[in-house]
Amino acid sequence: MHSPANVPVPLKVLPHGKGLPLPAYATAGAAGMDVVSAEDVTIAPGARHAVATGLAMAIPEGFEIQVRPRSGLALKHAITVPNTPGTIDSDYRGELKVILINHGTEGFSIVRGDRIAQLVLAPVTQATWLEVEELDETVRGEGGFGSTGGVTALGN
Ligand SMILES: O=c1ccn([C@H]2C[C@H](O)[C@@H](COP(=O)(O)OP(=O)(O)OP(=O)(O)O)O2)c(=O)[nH]1
Ligand SMILES: [Mg+2]
Repeated sequence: MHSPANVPVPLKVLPHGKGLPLPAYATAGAAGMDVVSAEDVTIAPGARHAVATGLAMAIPEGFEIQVRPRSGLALKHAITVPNTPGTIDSDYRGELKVILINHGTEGFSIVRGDRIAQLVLAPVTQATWLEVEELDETVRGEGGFGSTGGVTALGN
């Protein structure tokens, strides 16, 4: 069941690599679509690589796609997305690439068709700037960067 705010949004995509599946939700409630590699590549320890996906798309205006790591790859192989969440703009028509970095101590081999990351479609609201003479007062004020205390629960 989809709530009115959760109607699937169609994404236009060019035909891509033969035999490669489109990014897909692994389960009914998945937030991200698993995206597969279009290439065979080994990422050396400490190295990073922009992995080809073969995907070129047109995201509707008012949305973006976020490229996020898969937690299993992060936990088991120390493979993550250094620019997470990667931003795919609605006006981008090039090939979506997944930047991966290997924080592990062994080379990590990817085979064409392996699920390397996940794509989350998200709404985007653009901002405009309004210059003012002063800002409204708040309890926080200019406090930040730990100003509310350390790791102990509030009220302790
Ligand atoms: O993980 C990513 C991140 C970006 N892109 C593509 C789509 C995105 O629309 C474009 C630009 O991304 P971004 O704005 O993050 O990169 P930039 O370094 O600011 O480049 P640009 O000057 O092209 O905006 O690159 C990817 O394919 N994968
Ligand atoms: Mg940019």
